[in-house]
Amino acid sequence: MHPHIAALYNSAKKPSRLIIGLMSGTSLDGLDVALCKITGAGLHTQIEVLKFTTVEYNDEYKTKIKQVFAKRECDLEVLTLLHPWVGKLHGAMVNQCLALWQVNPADIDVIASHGQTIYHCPQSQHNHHDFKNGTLQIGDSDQIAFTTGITTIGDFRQKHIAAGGEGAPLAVYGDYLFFASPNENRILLNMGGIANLTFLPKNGDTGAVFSSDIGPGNTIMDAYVQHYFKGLHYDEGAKLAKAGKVNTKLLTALTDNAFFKLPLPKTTGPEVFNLAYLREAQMHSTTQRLNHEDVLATLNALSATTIAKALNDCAQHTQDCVVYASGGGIHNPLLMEQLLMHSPNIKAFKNTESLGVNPDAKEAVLFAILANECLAGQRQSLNNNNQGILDITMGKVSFAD
Ligand SMILES: Nc1ncnc2c1ncn2[C@@H]1O[C@H](COP(=O)(O)OP(=O)(O)OP(=O)(O)O)[C@@H](O)[C@H]1O
Ligand SMILES: CC(=O)N[C@H]1[C@@H]2OC[C@@H](O2)[C@@H](O)[C@@H]1O[C@H](C)C(=O)O
Repeated sequence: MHPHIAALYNSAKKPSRLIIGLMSGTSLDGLDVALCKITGAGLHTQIEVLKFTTVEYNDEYKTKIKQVFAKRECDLEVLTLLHPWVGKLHGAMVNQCLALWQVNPADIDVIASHGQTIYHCPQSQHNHHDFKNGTLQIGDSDQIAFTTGITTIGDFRQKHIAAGGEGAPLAVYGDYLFFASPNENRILLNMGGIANLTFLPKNGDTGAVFSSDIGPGNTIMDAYVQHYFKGLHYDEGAKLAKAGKVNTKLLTALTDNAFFKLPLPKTTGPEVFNLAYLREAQMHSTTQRLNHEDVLATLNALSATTIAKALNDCAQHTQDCVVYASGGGIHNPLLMEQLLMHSPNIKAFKNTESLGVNPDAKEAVLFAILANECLAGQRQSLNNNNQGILDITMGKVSFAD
């Protein structure tokens, strides 16, 4: 047997594994690195997040990625070069974290790498009738494995695409295995660049579990701030949005988008929710002359009202639904305030900290869970194929040499 296969086999047999989850989201703020001790697998999964940090991206990374990010046309040479470059950088960032945490790389079973989404392209969003769904994450796992010396499992979304899904949201798998409760109806809400949710009924009815993207979380607000306020990455503390007034004409025009009319489950990205979409809505509503603060207040309201609608729709047939939020949006006080105001069907708002997972680490932890399932899972089926929750094992294995 090849020693790498033997090592993987031994990892799979262990009662618990050390897995580093890596997530680089659509916000391009940094690489989330979560060192997790995962015990068991399937519905018996237990997780201890031993260390977590976000290694911030410098301007060079952001500028390089933005050359191709969510762009219908780009320089293929640049894209080809970015794939190994991002992988090597992510590997170096893991090495940096391990050194800082004084953790021996030899003690890590595997790294679980999401990669950097460059383009997301479900059928509902493209006009190529001869193609189905597609999604592209770069940051080659071979580079991460080679740079760190640690076996790396990556490219999780492609199996979902191969099985007929949209490649997202994948959070539902980890949400179900780790956050479902027999005593409480739960909605796991993540507000990153794009917002998504997972509904977990307490009755254990896996057929009722579902997950979907909702629409913009922070992505358009971030794009707007980065474009008009040089040097700023986002509207910290919603200071700018709080100084503005919501413009209802613009809000209505923004809400009048085909994505919001699609039935659940559905997925999207900054390919749709970007400054071009905002400009078009401003043209339709003749609100081109609004000041920046009013635009940001309106974008904030767009995220809050569309997320609240999705939560209310989800909870309307269910008693006592509790929302557990995560992602950078929870740090936006105006978004949270508006969300609460518009969500009458929700019994309580908490964040995933109360379930033992740092809300900023949640997505990185979810990919660690997927890698754990790839290694040691027992094919825990949700039997819910019609909701895009496919019965598959995700992840591709890259060895260190
Ligand atoms: N203090 C704060 N005030 C306002 N907004 C904040 C604050 N902290 C974080 N955010 C928002 O959260 C964003 C980062 O969120 P997060 O890291 O969850 O996104 P992501 O993982 O990249 O996205 P996705 O889940 O869509 O891939 C920031 O770009 C910003 O918009
Ligand atoms: C293609 C892609 O990267 N999608 C992300 C993005 O960020 C949030 C939302 O859009 C979600 O669908 C997904 O990530 C999470 C981790 C998921 O798959 O569940």
